[in-house]
Amino acid sequence: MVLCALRQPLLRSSSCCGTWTRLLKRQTRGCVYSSVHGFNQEEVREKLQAFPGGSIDLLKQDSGIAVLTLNNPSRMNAFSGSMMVDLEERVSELENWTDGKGLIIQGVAETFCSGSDLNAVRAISNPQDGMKMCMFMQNTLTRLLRLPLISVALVEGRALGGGAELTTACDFRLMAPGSVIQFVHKHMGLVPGWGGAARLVRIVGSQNALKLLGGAVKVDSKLGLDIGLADGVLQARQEAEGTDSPLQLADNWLSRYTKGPAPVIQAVKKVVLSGRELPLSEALRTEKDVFGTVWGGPANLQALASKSKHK
Ligand SMILES: CCC(=O)SCCNC(=O)CCNC(=O)[C@H](O)C(C)(C)COP(=O)(O)OP(=O)(O)OC[C@H]1O[C@@H](n2cnc3c(N)ncnc32)[C@H](O)[C@@H]1OP(=O)(O)O
Repeated sequence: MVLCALRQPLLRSSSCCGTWTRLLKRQTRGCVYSSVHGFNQEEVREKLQAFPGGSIDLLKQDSGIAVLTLNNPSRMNAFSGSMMVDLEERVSELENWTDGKGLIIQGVAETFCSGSDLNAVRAISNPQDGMKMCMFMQNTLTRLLRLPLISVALVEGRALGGGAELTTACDFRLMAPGSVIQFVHKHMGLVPGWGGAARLVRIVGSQNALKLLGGAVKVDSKLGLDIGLADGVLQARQEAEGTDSPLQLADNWLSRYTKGPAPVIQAVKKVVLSGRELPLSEALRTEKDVFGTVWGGPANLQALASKSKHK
């Protein structure tokens, strides 16, 4: 369990901090909602399965970089209910991937994701079911962001609504030429509910987040880079033979951050994650605990023996 690796040291070291310990104990596997909040994961899964279509496919590569693919091309990769359940299952699988270092999330058919499947949304438009779906997706996307893998959303075509929210559950976003990230929620009479607003504020700041949500602004790659929503832009693909596909380009881009042994790369993600999410004193204690997992470890001893110079 990925978060356990982060959480157990936290629980050990924070016994003096009652509130924080209680908060963490309430979380199950890095989830935001549990039975304490009246959330019954199995019941929601069953409801969501009633809206089938598409799939979420996972390929774990020997390089330690996995590729998660949204596959619902006839609906521009919109999230059906069963795809929401699929995503939760794939995240569980990744939480248990000890050799993992990186993750790329992409959509098929040269587009990322057009948000929730509007057919499912219409069927569950009552407030109770909407809340349940919202809690389910918040839990899943929070666990996705908390994976000890360095993750990147490869945005081709459009990332709309929930699709835009999904991009914020990755550490990085790479945009293909002509791609757009758009929080269209306002046009649907909504605000983000999958945690996308909270994460967006942390990525681009509250001023930019307010503009993007309030104006349902179309963020192209230039604007994305300007405001820090995009971390890179892929080159336009030449139709010539031998040109790398967007996925290959994303893999190359990510591999500069995932080069090295899995325990070290996972430790990198954990210290950044704790710095991102925890109050400073807790983040510092977590950093110490994570440091303890690599200090004197095989990679550390090998580096010391090789007298490496960092020129
Ligand atoms: C969490 C809350 C949210 O996610 S709210 C946001 C929900 N998403 C949306 O409102 C997007 C609605 N769709 C669109 O704006 C357009 O379809 C976009 C994505 C711009 C594509 O336009 P265009 O290239 O002209 O293709 P199109 O409209 O013919 O679509 C192709 C087929 O895909 C379908 N599709 C698309 N998006 C969804 C969706 N979210 N849910 C269900 N179906 C979707 C279209 O209906 C269309 O299907 P069909 O070919 O008419 O059978």
